[in-house]
Amino acid sequence: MSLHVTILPGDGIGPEVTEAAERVLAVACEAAGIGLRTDHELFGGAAIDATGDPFPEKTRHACLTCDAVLLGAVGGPRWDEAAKTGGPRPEKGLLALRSAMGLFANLRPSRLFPGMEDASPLRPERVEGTDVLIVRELTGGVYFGEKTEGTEAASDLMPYSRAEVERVVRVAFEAARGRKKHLTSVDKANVLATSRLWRHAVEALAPDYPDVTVDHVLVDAMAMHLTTRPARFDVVVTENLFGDVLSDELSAVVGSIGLAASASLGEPGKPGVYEPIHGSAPDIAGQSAANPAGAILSAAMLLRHSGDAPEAAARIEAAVEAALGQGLRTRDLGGSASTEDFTKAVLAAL
Ligand SMILES: NC(=O)C1=CN([C@@H]2O[C@H](COP(=O)(O)OP(=O)(O)OC[C@H]3O[C@@H](n4cnc5c(N)ncnc54)[C@H](O)[C@@H]3O)[C@@H](O)[C@H]2O)C=CC1
Ligand SMILES: CC(C)CC(=O)C(=O)O
Ligand SMILES: [Mg+2]
Repeated sequence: MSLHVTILPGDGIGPEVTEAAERVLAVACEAAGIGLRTDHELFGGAAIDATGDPFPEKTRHACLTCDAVLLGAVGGPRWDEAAKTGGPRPEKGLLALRSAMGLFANLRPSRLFPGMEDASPLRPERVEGTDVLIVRELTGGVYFGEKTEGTEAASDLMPYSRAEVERVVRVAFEAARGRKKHLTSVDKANVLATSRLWRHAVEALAPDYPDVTVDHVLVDAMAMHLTTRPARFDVVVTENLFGDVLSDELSAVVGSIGLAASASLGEPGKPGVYEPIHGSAPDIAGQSAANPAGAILSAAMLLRHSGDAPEAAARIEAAVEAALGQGLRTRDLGGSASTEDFTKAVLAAL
């Protein structure tokens, strides 16, 4: 068995955390007898600097022809500033990548790792037992709808088709089947037409999954529930923008955004993209202060979903747990361990 992985380090802490994840992935693959080939491609702000385009053709080709993509993060103040006078945005490259690869389902798991209660802003009894998978729709909604730009008026349309909703909701129902068999669909159906379509589609699919219980929660209340009783949820399915926001919130509830991994998946058999959920963190870039756990755990998700190697994935996850269990904490978790300290501890545990 062999894996060809395209690595897109991107900007800010992106290269720091993908370097850590690549080292861990290499050791895990070697131990599992999986041949690993990696190629690095330009993406985001780094690609704008080199080519003028955040998602150059060479990168697109590499992503579409490999087995899986491991991505860091894109963006930063320098390109935000240039965008004010018409420069390209790194984030546009990310949306183009997701669209080109058909990555409609973004899996964002968040669980409380053993011994991490102290890193949560919640009291231990409130956060205990939290293990939630957010399934975020990733190629539709307001991030992709028609826009009008302006300094006096602007608009972002939020279109969804029934088919777009159904395909991601099915992914969520299937995921729930393999977990605690409960699905929470999050929307704003008291206000938004797209949310009423969403709720209708979920209700119409529910009879196909009689073993899964379903409830519907409005997104504003959901933001509150995640900070008061997160452990009551199992799988949560929601549209693109709501999923983006709620997953950052939940990551902090169980410790830190630096721990949160993701898998972005399309049709079965097609390459997925694996990336931590955080951004390029310009405030800590270049200081070896980034927590690489989210990127390392994304490499584990890569092995599980694109590498068909669940045991190798579980070994990486156990190694991250072991490093955290030794009390090793990067700055986001209140400690002083460097990116390298944490990576070495994971490699040692592997
Ligand atoms: N997938 C991607 O490439 C994403 C890119 N972005 C971009 O990233 C840039 C920065 O955005 P922000 O809003 O600051 O979000 P961010 O996620 O980069 O950072 C938010 C806060 O969390 C901290 N943080 C994030 N990841 C961390 C890690 N691994 N270890 C320790 N601390 C960590 C940062 O230091 C910062 O204080 C922007 O240009 C934004 O557009 C934002 C989100 C996702
Ligand atoms: C940078 C955005 C395009 C998306 C985002 O924040 C995310 O996917 O987490
Ligand atoms: Mg985000």
